[in-house]
Amino acid sequence: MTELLTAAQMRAIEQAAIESGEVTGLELMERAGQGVVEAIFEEWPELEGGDRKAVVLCGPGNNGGDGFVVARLLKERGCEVEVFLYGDADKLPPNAKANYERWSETGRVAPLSEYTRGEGWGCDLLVDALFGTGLSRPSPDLGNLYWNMEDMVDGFGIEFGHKRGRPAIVAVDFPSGICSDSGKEFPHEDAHYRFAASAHLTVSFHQSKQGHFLSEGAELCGKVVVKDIGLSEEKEWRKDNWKALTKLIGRLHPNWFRKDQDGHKYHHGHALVLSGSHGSTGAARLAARGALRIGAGLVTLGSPRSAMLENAANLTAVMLKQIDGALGLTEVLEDMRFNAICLGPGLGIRADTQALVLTALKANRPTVLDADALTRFSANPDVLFGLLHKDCVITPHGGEFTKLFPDIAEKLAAPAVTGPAYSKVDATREAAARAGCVVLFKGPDTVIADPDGRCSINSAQYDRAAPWLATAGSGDVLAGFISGLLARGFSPMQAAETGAWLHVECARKFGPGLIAEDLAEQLPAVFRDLGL
Ligand SMILES: NC(=O)C1=CN([C@@H]2O[C@H](COP(=O)(O)OP(=O)(O)OC[C@H]3O[C@@H](n4cnc5c(N)ncnc54)[C@H](OP(=O)(O)O)[C@@H]3O)[C@@H](O)[C@H]2O)[C@@H](O)CC1
Ligand SMILES: [K+]
Repeated sequence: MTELLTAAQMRAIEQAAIESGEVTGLELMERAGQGVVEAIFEEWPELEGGDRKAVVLCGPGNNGGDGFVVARLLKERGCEVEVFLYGDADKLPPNAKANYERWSETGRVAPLSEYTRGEGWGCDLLVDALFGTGLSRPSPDLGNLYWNMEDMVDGFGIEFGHKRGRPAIVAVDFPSGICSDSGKEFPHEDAHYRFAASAHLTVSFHQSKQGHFLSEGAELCGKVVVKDIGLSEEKEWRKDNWKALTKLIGRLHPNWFRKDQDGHKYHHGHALVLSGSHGSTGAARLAARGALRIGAGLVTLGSPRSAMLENAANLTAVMLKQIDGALGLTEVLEDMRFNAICLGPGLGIRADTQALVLTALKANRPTVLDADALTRFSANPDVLFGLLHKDCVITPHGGEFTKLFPDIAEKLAAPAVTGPAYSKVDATREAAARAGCVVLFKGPDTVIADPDGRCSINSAQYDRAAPWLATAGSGDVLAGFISGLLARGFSPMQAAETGAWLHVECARKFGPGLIAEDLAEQLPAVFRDLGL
């Protein structure tokens, strides 16, 4: 797993390195500029040599400072470079000013308005060094420029060339206009124009930032490349701050997923999934099959009497047990071998759903609550929060989240006015603290948090994009995956992170045309790829 930083964390790491005497701010800026130029030629080798033209747009802070370094280095590599500044050169911070002066020895710096007033793009490469992690408010003056950039990225692809008027666009650290902590744009009144820039390639430094993976961030960055600028690992700083760091969930290590060679089926747990009544049983079966495929030793579907025949006709390896209402569930849970419970998929929002959920929670077993088990508590979420415990995982999508945590959802949906804006990471952490359990807040940027503040993002974006995952029943399979992992003894946070990661891998393995039934069936191939 890698860590995703906030702007304040990045500044703290940078500050610690400068104070320790290991590096100067000017050296970091030089390395940042070098990293951008390296990334440009790695991405587009054809831009080197020949009569290539680059335009570098520099802003009033250190992001602009990186831009002046990029301009100088591009010129050294043979590009014809024009530089435009947004803001007042006299007010640039010291390192940016030093690089402005260095560039000015060889080239001109014109006001940005001169560029935006001109016709066409006039370059093969456009470098956006207007704002990076320091942006903290809307930038309405630039809306028209942003709008044109979006058009360039969306409408024309990267078949660039100044003779055709189509530049490749590279963003330094962030496409300008994005809040680096939340990935949100800062809206302004002129809604006709865009609020943030777009890029084909975004080059960031040291580690990715949260905003590259949240909200509009992932949509606007194009592709993110992270360049090392020689900052050390900062072990001490990390030790003090690990809980506040957000992780990006990465490839699983097969060792902690492997089953014991000599394990009995009960060693791998017994998951109980509750089914809805007749006519709405498919969702629970999807969850149950997911739990079994992911490695629970046994999975039992608990079905009300009315749906026994329907379920029996559709189950083989998953076992079936009649469970009628809360009383029936209490009796079944006397068997302590049921070590994980899954409620919600297709459960219905009838009167007894609430009683079933409360009974399951009182049994104090690892429990996943999804779908109807959550929406049933829309009118009285505090009743649910009162009983959720540390071995629970709740898996709301946006609508379910809003019903359970309306005030948090409102803050998250509010337009960003000042930075750092309230992010999906903030919202999920706050929800987990309130619920007292792990919250998995779904989306292409799924955020998972526990009540202690640990937090991670499972990104189905960039090269892990899996748009086919937005299909009926896919959430039910995820609930099943997590339940199966809980049955196998994974901690709630580990189960949620692992289940979410595998869920996306399964979707990517199958590809377009995916329906929910296909997801769990990809697990064997995904496991093989992992070397299991
Ligand atoms: N940290 C590190 O380790 C390293 C950082 N590096 C680089 O520094 C970047 C961060 O630099 P930064 O902090 O100077 O902020 P930046 O993004 O340039 O913007 C701030 C400026 O914009 C201004 N401003 C803000 N909003 C505005 C608006 N709407 N409209 C107009 N103006 C607005 C704001 O003005 P103020 O709010 O102060 O009035 C201030 O002048 C980072 O992204 C990376 O590229 C690298 O060199 C490597 C090491
Ligand atoms: K930028």
